[in-house]
Amino acid sequence: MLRIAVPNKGSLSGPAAEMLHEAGYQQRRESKELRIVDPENEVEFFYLRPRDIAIYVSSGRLDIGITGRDLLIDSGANAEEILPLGFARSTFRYATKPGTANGVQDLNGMTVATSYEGIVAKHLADNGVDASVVHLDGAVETAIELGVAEVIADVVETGTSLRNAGLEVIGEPIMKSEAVVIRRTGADADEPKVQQFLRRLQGVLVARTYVMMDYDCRVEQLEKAVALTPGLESPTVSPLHNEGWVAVRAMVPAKEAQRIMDDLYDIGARAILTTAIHACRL
Ligand SMILES: Nc1ncnc2c1ncn2[C@@H]1O[C@H](COP(=O)(O)OP(=O)(O)OP(=O)(O)O)[C@@H](O)[C@H]1O
Ligand SMILES: O=P(O)(O)OC[C@H]1O[C@H](OP(=O)(O)OP(=O)(O)O)[C@H](O)[C@@H]1O
Ligand SMILES: [Mg+2]
Repeated sequence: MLRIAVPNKGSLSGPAAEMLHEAGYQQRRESKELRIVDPENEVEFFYLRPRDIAIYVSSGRLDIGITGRDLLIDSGANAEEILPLGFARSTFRYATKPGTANGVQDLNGMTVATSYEGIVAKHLADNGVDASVVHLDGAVETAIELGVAEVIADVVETGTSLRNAGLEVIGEPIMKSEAVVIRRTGADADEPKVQQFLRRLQGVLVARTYVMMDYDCRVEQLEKAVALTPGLESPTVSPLHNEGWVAVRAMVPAKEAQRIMDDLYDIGARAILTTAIHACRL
């Protein structure tokens, strides 16, 4: 049975459960459940604090985990990212009251408050900056107002939390993060159950980002049309009953579907349809 760690709280937990559900796995019904078995898929899910997941996976007791890239790196655990999942996207940045500093090079002698001590200590050291780091569990934005630190380093998504606290980001982002699937560093990459799990999640990612496009076009326009809809491997082209016409079918990125439909129409394609993809295996 494959043993998988799933975030039990916070920004990662809802979207992770949703993605697993879309991939056909049973998920817990109550937010207090700490583990469930999905016998049909031969998987056991453990609902753990996102921060702890890399540690469990690195111990080898759990095969796979879903966590944030920032949490993985901050933990220093012996685990590696094997599939980015595209949700819980954020940046990790320094912020201060305006006028305090312009970048990491100005932080010598200052105190930085953060929940991500591992990332911050390494970043300061890599930049040759001698600053103190104070660990706080959350709501780090308030630390400056209350005099605990001159600088914070925290997750920034929309920037609303910083603005509300009267802070502004300084310097370049320390890192970019999103939810990722992790496993113990060097674990067997070809394990069939792990591969099947990854294929299912990849199927969800593709179904979320692509649509299927069908249209008819004249044979003379086929090369131009196919250049607009190259598909993932190559589009399917079938003859139509009316001579001189073909039907084309290809996957296209959902975000570009409307523009592609306009371009196809302009070159004479007709009966252009898009349909959602519910699941797929590439
Ligand atoms: N506002 C946000 N937008 C996008 N991702 C976020 C946001 N806040 C946190 N994250 C991401 O979620 C993960 C943090 O997990 P954590 O459980 O601490 O989330 P949280 O939402 O801060 O929960 P908690 O309220 O329990 O602190 C990190 O990978 C982080 O980058
Ligand atoms: O840029 P924004 O869109 O405002 O998002 C970033 C905020 O979201 C998270 O906070 P969370 O609500 O998880 O509280 P926490 O600080 O207690 O973890 C993060 O720690 C930032 O404070
Ligand atoms: Mg948080």
